[in-house]
Amino acid sequence: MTESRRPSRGNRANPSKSGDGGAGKARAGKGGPNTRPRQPRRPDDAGVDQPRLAARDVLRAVRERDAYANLVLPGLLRDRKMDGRDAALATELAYGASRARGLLDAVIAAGAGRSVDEIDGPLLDVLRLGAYQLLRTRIAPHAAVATSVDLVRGEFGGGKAGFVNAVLRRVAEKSEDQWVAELAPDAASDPVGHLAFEYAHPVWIAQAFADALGADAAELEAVLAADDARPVVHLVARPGEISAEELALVTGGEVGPYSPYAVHLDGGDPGQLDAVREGLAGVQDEGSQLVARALTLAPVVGDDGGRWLDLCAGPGGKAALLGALADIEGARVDAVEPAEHRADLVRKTTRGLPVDVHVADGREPGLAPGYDRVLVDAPCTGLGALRRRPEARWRRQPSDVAALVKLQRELLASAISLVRPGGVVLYSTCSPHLSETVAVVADAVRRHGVVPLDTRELVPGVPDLGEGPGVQLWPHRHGTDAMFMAALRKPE
Ligand SMILES: C[S@@+](CC[C@H](N)C(=O)[O-])C[C@H]1O[C@@H](n2cnc3c(N)ncnc32)[C@H](O)[C@@H]1O
Repeated sequence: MTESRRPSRGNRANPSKSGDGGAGKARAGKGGPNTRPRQPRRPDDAGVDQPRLAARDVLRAVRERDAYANLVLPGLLRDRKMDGRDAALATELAYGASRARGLLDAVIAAGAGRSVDEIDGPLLDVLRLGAYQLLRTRIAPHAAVATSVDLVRGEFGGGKAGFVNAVLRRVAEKSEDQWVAELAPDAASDPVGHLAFEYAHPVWIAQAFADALGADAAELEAVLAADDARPVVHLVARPGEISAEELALVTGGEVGPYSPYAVHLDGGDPGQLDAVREGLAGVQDEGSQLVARALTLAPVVGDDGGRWLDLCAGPGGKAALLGALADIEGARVDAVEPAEHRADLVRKTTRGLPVDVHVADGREPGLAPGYDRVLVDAPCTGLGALRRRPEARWRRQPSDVAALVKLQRELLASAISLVRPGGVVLYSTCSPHLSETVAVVADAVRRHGVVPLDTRELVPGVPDLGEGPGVQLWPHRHGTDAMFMAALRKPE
């Protein structure tokens, strides 16, 4: 792979086009919105580097139609019959440039002498792609610039290509470290702002991580770096179908350290694996596996009557694991999901398991109370899974938090009303934001009199869990998404 956080750009790690493609004739200052509008030409893709074209198309889809990079790219690679090195390069460039957008935009603005808001969107996509190659890969600078210029010339002509060429040449004058030193907030007076810039995170998200780390805020750099690293694929071996050891053997992966069902894969498209296609295994972060398992391990008062509820079930990852465990335990799971298309996904992942899917709002699902175990895997900002959703950090806004917190509190209140006395509710989020985690739990304890259990005991063998009673997993400590979970018992 070509990716490197601290690139040595003289090292040509990738077969790329050589020559400047006429770039040397270009002048700065063209191609911005102030230039005379030019009729876009039909894209002439024939001579354009295919991995970069694919990456450019992903960035464009994200910008123009709010698409998700990790949903667009696989289909695009399939349609264009790209695999092997080309697919790997397209993936790295599309995801890397999406993740690093804030940093790239600051550098592009410095190179262009204008805000990125004043640069045409299609040119900005190519500039981001080019700047990413220059700053964060070992791709030779002339290849990064020339292929970017080609992408623009084919579609928009020489003037705009010249603008892209000029900006990227300025970007290439300094390394990433030098740009950070020049453009980032001062590390001494604004350490969070500095790290947020350096690791390409919005400041409010870096601050949320620092707040959640609390006394361990010195680890902030490690969390941000982990968020930027290419995530390992985690598979779940479906209990009763295949063991993690067998799955590791047939996939060439490694058994995960904490979940008894986890297998880690270094790369590749897990959707192509026979074990996944045949339903013996699924794709699921090891942290999510631990959440589902924790619900089943939580001590309830008296006998477990086998009535389990998954109140926010779509798309069904945890419901499938809960269903498989329920099958073994002789229990049955009600799975609630208000979005019809997501409920359909739950039906697919739980086919053949003792799971009943209900299309309903978890705040009023119309189900009879008396559950022994209830999972509230609440809708959240997803700040704990940014490494798996390349552009998400730039899409989320601090103003999203309040509405989600309201919904989280209402869903948790509903779960508490549905669980039987002595039963357990497990509240979880794939976000470490304190407003979505400990604050929601503290509110429920205060309002509804539920009793926090030591949730650390429900994830046996997992180290570095702090003082409890809730559990916060972290990518840099545990190799999982930053999942939060808190087990609460309803008093008898
Ligand atoms: C974090 S996801 C759950 C992930 C799921 N447990 C899994 O492991 O695949 C949150 C889910 O809650 C659903 N949701 C949103 N509003 C809801 C509501 N009012 N009641 C129940 N579920 C809701 C969303 O549609 C989304 O599917």
